[in-house]
Amino acid sequence: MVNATESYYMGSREASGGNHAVLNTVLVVVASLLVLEQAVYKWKKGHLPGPSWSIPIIGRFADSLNPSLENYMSGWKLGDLSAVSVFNIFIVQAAKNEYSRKIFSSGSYAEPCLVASAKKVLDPNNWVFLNGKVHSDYRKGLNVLFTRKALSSYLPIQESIYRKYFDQWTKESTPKSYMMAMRDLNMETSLKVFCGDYIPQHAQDDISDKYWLITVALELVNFPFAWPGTKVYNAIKARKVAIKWFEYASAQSKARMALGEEPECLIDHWTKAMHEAKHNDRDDGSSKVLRAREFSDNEIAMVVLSFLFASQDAMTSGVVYIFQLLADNPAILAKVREEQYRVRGGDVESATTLDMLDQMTYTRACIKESLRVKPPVIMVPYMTKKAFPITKEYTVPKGTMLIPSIYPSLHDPAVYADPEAFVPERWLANADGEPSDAEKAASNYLVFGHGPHHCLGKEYAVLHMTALIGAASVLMDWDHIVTPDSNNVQVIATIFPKDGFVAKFSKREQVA
Ligand code: HEM
Repeated sequence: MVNATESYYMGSREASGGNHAVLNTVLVVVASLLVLEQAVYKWKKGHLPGPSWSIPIIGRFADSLNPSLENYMSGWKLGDLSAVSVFNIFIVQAAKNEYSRKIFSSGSYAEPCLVASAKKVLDPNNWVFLNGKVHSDYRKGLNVLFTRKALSSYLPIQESIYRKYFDQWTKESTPKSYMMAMRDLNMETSLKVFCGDYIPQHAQDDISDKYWLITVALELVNFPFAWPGTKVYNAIKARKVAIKWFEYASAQSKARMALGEEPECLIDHWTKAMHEAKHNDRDDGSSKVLRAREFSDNEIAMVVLSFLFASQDAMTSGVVYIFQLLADNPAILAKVREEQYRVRGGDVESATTLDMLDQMTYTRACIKESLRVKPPVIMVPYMTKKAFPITKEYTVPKGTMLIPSIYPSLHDPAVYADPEAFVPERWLANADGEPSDAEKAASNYLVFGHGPHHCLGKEYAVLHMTALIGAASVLMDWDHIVTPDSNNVQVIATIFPKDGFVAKFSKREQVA
């Protein structure tokens, strides 16, 4: 007979034996998965340089939490193509110009991949997620936004905002970091150039403040659900407010352009072109697309949102660095000023025109060089949609994050002698008008990407920076307060000086 106490102990012995068996099974399964993870990583990596094993589960997650230029550089130094894994996402980086361009133009194998939260934050129906023919047709409809006529109508808007900010900056009594102030200048310029006066000032201020919620929600890794209180939830709310106002601007613009009025902002140029295409008053590359489809207020609103998203950080990075590089190179700034006084006929109050900007060869060379030395975007993540035979020896597996880099092409000593130096002269034609070697090596200049998704706003971006720095050089003096972090780079999607560019601006004495 087994009494109750013995039965209890025997039962608990059996239960503990059972628990051990479950534990052993779990351990075997986990160990097998970990071995499998390593085997899959090794198989995908093939002969590529990179860590020979992946940190279990998280991979190189710590590096992606605190991205730094130094980390990227050490990756690029590993080889023309190299491999790494983050959270089981297999990543291949291309350092060599030839491979970066191949990825950028490989529409049938790879497409741009934004961070996981982007679809929720920007709206899954946003045109930025299109690819292939439907994407290139959509883009054709947008060409009307950056014609010479359109660009010259944006200039007076831009200039009035520059002067307003210069006034504020020169009134500051002590030096401060100008990164956020320059972001505000860019945001106000973008909103006014894109939407004109359709959106009241209080709403523009609100959008500008709320847009920050969108920026901070586009992190590499985010809480997976858009629950109240999360960054993604706040960003979706911010997007809805902005979209409501952009739709309103589009509806107002359509009504005004139908009355035959002159376009005053980017949305006007779009709705005017649509109106003309519909009534057969227009015959250019975009007319066919614009005749075939009418863009709704919501579509126009989402394009404006995508422009803010694509431009804000990159423009701010570009503007911060050109101010810093010119302050650090007074001889170059003096040459910019000499050109500005000459082109403006000594009249610093004269309105900048597109013809004047065409004559600002040296100032434009400075912008081109600044974007080369400190490219706002150092790489762009793409994702393979099928196996991609990138070289004879290596095929990138489907589902790989494939990253064409931009920075190494722009710092290649074989193309740009002394690549870290800021030398605008390298872009100037020789005495016979022949393009310089740097200009001839156009395939290395990947600042704005390459291929079907290359930057749609690049002409506008360069004009904005040229007009801004041209006006700044004749209206202001500025001192860069150099700190130990001025030449260190922080990567917040785009790149910035670690100290945010500490400076002091003052009004410039005008020579009689
Ligand atoms: C200095 C400023 C800027 C830089 C460095 C920059 C850089 C880039 C880069 C590297 C890409 C990815 C290209 C690719 O994958 O091949 C891109 C795409 C894009 N950019 Fe810019 N950008 C700037 C300003 C702007 C501005 C001002 C706008 C709009 C007004 C704009 C609109 C876009 C759009 C819409 C795309 C996506 C195009 C597509 O997918 O078809 N960007 N930009």
